[in-house]
Amino acid sequence: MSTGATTLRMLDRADKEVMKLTRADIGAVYEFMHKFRHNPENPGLNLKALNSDSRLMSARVNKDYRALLLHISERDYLLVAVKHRGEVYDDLSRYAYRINRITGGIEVIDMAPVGDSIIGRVVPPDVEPEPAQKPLFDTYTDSQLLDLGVSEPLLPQIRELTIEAELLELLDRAPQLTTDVLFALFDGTPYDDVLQQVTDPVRADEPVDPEDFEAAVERPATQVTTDDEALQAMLGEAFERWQIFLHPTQRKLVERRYNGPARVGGGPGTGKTIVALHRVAHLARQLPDGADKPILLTTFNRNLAADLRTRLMALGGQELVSRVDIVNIDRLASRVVAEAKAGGSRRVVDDNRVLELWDEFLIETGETAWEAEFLAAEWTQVILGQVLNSRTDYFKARRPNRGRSLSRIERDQIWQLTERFTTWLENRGVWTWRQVAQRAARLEMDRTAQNTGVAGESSGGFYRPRYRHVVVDEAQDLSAAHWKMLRAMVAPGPDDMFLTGDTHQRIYDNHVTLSSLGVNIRGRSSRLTLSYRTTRQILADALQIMTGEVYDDLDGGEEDLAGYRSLLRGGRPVFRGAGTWAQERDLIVEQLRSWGSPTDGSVAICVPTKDLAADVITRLEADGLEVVEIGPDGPKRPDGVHIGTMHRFKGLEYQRMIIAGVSDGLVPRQMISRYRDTDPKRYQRERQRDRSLLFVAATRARDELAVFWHGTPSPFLTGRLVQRQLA
Ligand SMILES: Nc1ncnc2c1ncn2[C@@H]1O[C@H](COP(=O)(O)OP(=O)(O)OP(=O)(O)O)[C@@H](O)[C@H]1O
Repeated sequence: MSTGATTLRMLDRADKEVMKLTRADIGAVYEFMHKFRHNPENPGLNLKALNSDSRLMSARVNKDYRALLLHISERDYLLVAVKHRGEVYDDLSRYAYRINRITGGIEVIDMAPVGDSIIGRVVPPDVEPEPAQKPLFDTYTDSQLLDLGVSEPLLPQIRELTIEAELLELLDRAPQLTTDVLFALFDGTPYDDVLQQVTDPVRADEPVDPEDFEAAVERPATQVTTDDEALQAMLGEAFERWQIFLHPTQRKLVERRYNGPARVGGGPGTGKTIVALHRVAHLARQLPDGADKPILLTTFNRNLAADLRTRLMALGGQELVSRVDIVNIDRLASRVVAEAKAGGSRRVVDDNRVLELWDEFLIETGETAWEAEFLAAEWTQVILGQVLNSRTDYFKARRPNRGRSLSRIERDQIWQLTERFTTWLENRGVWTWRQVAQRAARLEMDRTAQNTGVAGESSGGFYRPRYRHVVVDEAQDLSAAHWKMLRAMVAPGPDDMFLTGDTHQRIYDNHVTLSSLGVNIRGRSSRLTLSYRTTRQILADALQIMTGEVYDDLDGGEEDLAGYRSLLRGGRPVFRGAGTWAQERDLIVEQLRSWGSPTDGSVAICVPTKDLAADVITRLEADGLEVVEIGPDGPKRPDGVHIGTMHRFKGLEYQRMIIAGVSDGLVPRQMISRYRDTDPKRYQRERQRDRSLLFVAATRARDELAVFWHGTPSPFLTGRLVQRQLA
């Protein structure tokens, strides 16, 4: 009997095969892993080398299946595949394993099926050969492909590929980086861009020794699970791949030690939220034992926070969730204010009522020197937006994007008016979310200022920042006040703040420059580019919607979606226009019917306004369909056909989506045209926001997307998309 622990990890590709087995066989794999760890020399396991000079070994799982194992070091093994016993011994040369020279990760390649299914089938012997086609990758040399990280043993097969179908078959079995690289090249991405966007993010941090398997198994590029979690979850059928296997690019970002705030960007569905969740789990693993919650996980709205909680629970169970404070940003701010008893009994009103309130205030007080619209924007964006605390601060404030400049006398007038306005609001027992955020930021900043600089004891007792780590999802939607509050809640230092978000999906009017708010992400900003959600077809059309717009990187620079791609395939999205809104509703019904009118919650309809939603609900209910509205906390029920306005779709995913009412005057909203001449910068911002809303909606669809309009199509639909209906 052996002594000491044996390590048996499972490679991510092995789980794919295991998942295909029957429940009983999965159970046998589970048993096998247990027994093996206990004693690999157990005679029942029949562990033996497949080849005398190879690290590859086989062991018995049950009467039908054999485990293929890579012997890493004396007591360290890697389960790389579970195969039917016939397959394992018939042709030993079919399995190749290598350390990838770029990523440093272990790659195991099952060569034979690649040859069988592609090369063998492409030209069946009794069929006249097709005229020779040009190989897909003949413009690249072997060394160019290897420099991109393509797996060496696959090069001969890659050279034979001439059509997409063959490529797809090959890539189904190929290691991750080979798949990513070849798809990107196949899509026409220039060589240098592939190198930069696909290869560089997964490159090993240190030189790779192609013989050092002990080092290789530890690298993020070797996707493994170290315990029985995966199998246990599979047996319980509660398994989702993201809980266990991250893309090497994702894993690197999760596990890295950052010297200060770090930011992960990337297009929709690239796994930013998944990365944020794993980051929380990674940070939690390093915490000393305790019953407190030293990690804050926050996001913009309530339903997103609820979703984070559910997913974090799935990832690490109660043990993990109990160390994390999961709360949406406005609720966090109101908690701070309530704790300091700084809000009195004021009721919070929605920020979109600000203009209305200014209007009322000006009428009541008879003030006519300034327009309500101008004051509302100045108060929201400059005074609250920059957390200005005094008139002197306001005199000095920069007012980017505000159109006209203001003299000192004018600033003085406006400051006085806003002071009167806030008192007026207070007398009515209300304040806005932005005011709450500003108050909370101020309280937290004061609290920190009072306490820092005093080593150990301070007047209020031993000072500790509220959190040790802050993780923010949907970072693009937070305001300056939110950032100031968060900055004050965690001491500056390694791994203090981790932000994920995509400015292309900014749907609340918050534009910030993080460095000016004390959140310095320079040199610690990365981007994910591979979508796990949407098909290539949907993604290409969604990108058309973004044509011509320029987006920021949260820090004064620009950001684009270069390299954003998907490995998933599906049908082309449908684009159709109707003469009238009534006819467009017929199109919706027709489309639902063509999908078999599923009411299992897999289909959703997205419209620009509440009125349009109400019309569609009436129409569908008249047809006997079960319709479920998406409220501020998400869909009210899981089943039915879901329907909601565009804002409600952030964070959701559907197999099939209809976006209706994408007409001129609705998308973007007609009302913003009044800013076109009076406030062109605001016009630009509002238009960008409406474009982002459409982009967010389009990228919620996993497999199929239909976009409808009546009358003139939205200007965001390019000529190419509108023409599609005629095709
Ligand atoms: N490593 C992974 N393995 C499997 N599935 C993944 C992985 N990463 C992400 N996904 C899946 O991709 C989808 C999108 O992930 P996620 O919500 O994290 O993306 P996101 O970048 O935050 O998207 P958005 O910007 O649209 O909110 C989810 O269904 C998620 O489970």
